Amino acid sequence: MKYSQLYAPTLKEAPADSEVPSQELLIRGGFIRKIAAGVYTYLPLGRRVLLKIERIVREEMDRIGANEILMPIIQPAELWKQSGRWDDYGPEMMKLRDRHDREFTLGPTHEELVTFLIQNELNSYKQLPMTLYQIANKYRDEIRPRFGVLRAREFIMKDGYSFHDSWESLHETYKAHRQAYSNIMERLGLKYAIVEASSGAIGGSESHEFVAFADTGESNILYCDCGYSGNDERVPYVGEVVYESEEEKPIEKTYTPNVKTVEDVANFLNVPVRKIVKTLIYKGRNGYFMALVPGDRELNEEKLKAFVNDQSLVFATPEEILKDFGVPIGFLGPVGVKGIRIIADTQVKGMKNFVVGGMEKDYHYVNVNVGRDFVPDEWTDLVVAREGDPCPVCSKPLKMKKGIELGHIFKLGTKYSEAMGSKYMDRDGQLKPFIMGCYGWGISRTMGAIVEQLHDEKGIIWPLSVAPFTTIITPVSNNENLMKFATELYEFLLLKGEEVLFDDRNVSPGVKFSDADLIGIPFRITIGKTLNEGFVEIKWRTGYQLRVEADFEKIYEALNVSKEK
Ligand SMILES: O=C(C[C@@H]1CCCCN1)Cn1cnc2cc(Cl)c(F)cc2c1=O
Ligand SMILES: [Mg+2]
Repeated sequence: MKYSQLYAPTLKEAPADSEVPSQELLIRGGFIRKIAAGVYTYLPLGRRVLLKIERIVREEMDRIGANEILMPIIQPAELWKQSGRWDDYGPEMMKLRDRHDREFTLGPTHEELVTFLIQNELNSYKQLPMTLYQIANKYRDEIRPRFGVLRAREFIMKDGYSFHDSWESLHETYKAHRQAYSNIMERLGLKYAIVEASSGAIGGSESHEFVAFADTGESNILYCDCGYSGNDERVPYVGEVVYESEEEKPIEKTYTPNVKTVEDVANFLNVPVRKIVKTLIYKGRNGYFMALVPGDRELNEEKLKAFVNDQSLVFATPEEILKDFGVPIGFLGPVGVKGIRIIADTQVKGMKNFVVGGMEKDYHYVNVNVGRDFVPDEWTDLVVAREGDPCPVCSKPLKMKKGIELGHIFKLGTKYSEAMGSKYMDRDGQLKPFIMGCYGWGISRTMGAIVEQLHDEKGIIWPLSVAPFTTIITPVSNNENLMKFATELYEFLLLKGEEVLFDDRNVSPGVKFSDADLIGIPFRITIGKTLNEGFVEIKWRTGYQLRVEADFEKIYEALNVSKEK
């Protein structure tokens, strides 16, 4: 490709709203352009990178016998009504109507569609196991799309689904995907971890995430030297309940004018933050309920959703709370409250003489004790595990790293095959629902994650496996014999199958060099004044450079020797 024909509008300045390096560099480098919040166009350089990421994923899927199909992004509402998930995701699911006023969704995922698809095609155990996958756009109406392609509303995902007549068969396919996903991470050149994850809304049991480390990642990975690692959405708190020994003091309703946050209350009452038990009100399909956690801990919504088995849970708004409980947020508490389900984090059980909201504006209760002043309906682990908590496996203190979730694989069980009535005939002639697994990989997110891990102050450092071009030829001027040599070298390398970009623009060498560094081409062959002495210079994007005899074969050889590095 000649640079003069390439559509890659590079920018000197980062766009004002870019928050992370990958967003800034992919926009400045002319890889993507935003058309709306969380909605992007991939320009030629971006498209080339995506196609390379997809090719790696396809090769690893083919290796484990997965069949590529292509399903529609638009899905009939009936499928989601049949599985009962039509309203599970609230506004995150983009719904629309066709000209006949029939309801559809822009597919956020395809469990229902694929399970419906196979119900009359896969009908004998002899045809199992079967894995189908696609690489296509998904739509999830994120409340806060951000970080460019890392959290977009329309994004490209590889989503695969497997169908089995036994759990053993599912375990095998699940294991094969774990290996395939590890291969993908290695081939992408990413540092990553495989972590135990929450199955969240998808139901089913076991699930693992493949997380690329990045300080700007939104996933908090808790890990231990013993080898355990988990997404903090899912890591159980296994610490002992600490039973405080102090005597129970008489409860008091204390005037705390306009003192709302945990910190303010702790300061005002001169007690440690941990002593303030937080009361949070959630709204689910079966109405409101209260969740209680110690003041120094964070409530884990994933654990709460799983405990009450309701993925549509939302935090009650201050207006709803004022309307339905007559109390402003910040003064909520469990004492004297009737008719609402109270779920408390297990650690609260050991606390004595703690503080809760007074269920009245400007009041808090102090010296509250479980049993005497209120009794929760249920106890469970409700906190977000954090650094220093005991490892669930060996109890040593956990460490934390941030990361970007690129892959997520699940053992689903029969949730969808039962819901969609998709069955197969087993060897005894019985009709059985398929046992299923599902396997996702964020293709467009991967492009962002690679840049997060591999960039410097000059721009992107693409690994060879996904670089839009592997080599750029940069004549330092349009001087005739430089251009003659450069053009012939370009033709020679093209014939050799190199993915080479020829910077034939009429711009200064400085612009050529900074653009080559910004868009992150791994090798730059500079054709400069050393040509008169019979040399050209090959420069790695990582900084290493080499003078090579101005001989096409020798240059080609030098390029390929360095690819082994
Ligand atoms: O998608 C999965 C599980 C796996 C991930 C890998 C590929 C197959 N699906 C979980 N999930 C996440 N967000 C969603 C958002 C909406 Cl709006 C929805 F309607 C459904 C889902 C939903 O089901
Ligand atoms: Mg996930």
